[in-house]
Amino acid sequence: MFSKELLKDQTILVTGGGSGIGKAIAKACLQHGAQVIIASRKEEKLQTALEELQTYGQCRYIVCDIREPEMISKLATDIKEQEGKLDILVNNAGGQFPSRAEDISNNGWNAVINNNLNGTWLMTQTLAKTFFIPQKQGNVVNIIANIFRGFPGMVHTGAARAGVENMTKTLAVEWSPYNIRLNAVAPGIIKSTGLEQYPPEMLKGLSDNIPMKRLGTTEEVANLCLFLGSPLAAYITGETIYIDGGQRLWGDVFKI
Ligand SMILES: CCC/C=C/C(=O)SCCNC(=O)CCNC(=O)[C@H](O)C(C)(C)COP(=O)([O-])OP(=O)([O-])OC[C@H]1O[C@@H](n2cnc3c(N)ncnc32)[C@H](O)[C@@H]1OP(=O)([O-])[O-]
Ligand SMILES: NC(=O)C1=CN([C@@H]2O[C@H](COP(=O)(O)OP(=O)(O)OC[C@H]3O[C@@H](n4cnc5c(N)ncnc54)[C@H](OP(=O)(O)O)[C@@H]3O)[C@@H](O)[C@H]2O)C=CC1
Repeated sequence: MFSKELLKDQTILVTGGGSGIGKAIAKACLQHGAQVIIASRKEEKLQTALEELQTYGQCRYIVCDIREPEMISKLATDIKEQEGKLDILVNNAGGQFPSRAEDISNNGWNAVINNNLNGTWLMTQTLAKTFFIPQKQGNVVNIIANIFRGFPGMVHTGAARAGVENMTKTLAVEWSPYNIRLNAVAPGIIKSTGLEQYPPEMLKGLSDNIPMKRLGTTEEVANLCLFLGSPLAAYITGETIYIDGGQRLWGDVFKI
């Protein structure tokens, strides 16, 4: 177990913190002494999550679509006025839809690239310029996906997440003089609200194709983010850590 003070006095923004993996990350950060802001598009989802999260510590939400530069700019101003600083950004918001490559429309491709690559970039650049670079201190954790062998069945998200992984490496070098660390977390298949987006037949028997024979939990992903965000990982930057029960190494991800 980590010390309950691991993230004491840290201000943390978790995008997509109103559900699934993001909510588990927010909860873990609160339980380890941080104050947390969650952000996403749907206020109702954020409000419901907040009611649970604020029982663990100081938490609030901001409605923000990570694809909209003006909303991101307002979010940065809001945090500057309310909290006065930001220590850790967890870029968890994202998602996609399953489709064979030949069936993806131009709009469908752009929607997924916008959400996962452009949105993550816009958030990272704006918050680094507002907080991390002037503070000469910052930490970014990017949630991507299992793209180790490409992403058959979801080429759009595979391309977007590979972009985020490469961006993580580049910025880890460019921004190391500002004492900013950036790392990526690549979950395999995690038992989470996100899986509701997929047809049950697609998910059937998935565990059999994972070396550890089970799906991951949102808490397991949250623990990894906690570690990367904390001083325990002070010499780790530009890295991608897979949390997938060995899935990247063996077996089909899912039937396409
Ligand atoms: C199991 C694997 C492991 C991974 C798990 C996870 O990641 S769990 C996390 C899971 N959580 C999430 O994924 C949550 C977040 N995900 C989302 O919000 C959406 O999936 C989004 C990324 C498409 C953004 O949506 P948006 O509001 O910007 O999109 P929009 O509605 O305006 O449509 C734009 C274009 O996309 C097209 N299109 C959309 N859906 C489908 C479909 N099912 N089928 C086909 N096409 C689809 C749509 O047709 C349109 O093109 P058209 O018809 O004009 O040519
Ligand atoms: N579950 C899994 O097996 C895996 C998940 N992942 C990734 O982990 C992350 C979390 O997934 P999970 O918790 O399972 O799924 P969810 O669908 O529950 O989480 C996605 C979150 O992102 C938010 N979001 C989506 N698009 C935007 C946007 N444009 N702007 C702001 N917020 C947005 C959603 O909130 P709102 O609707 O309010 O905007 C939601 O809270 C996602 O990036 C997902 O792709 C990766 C690999 C596997």
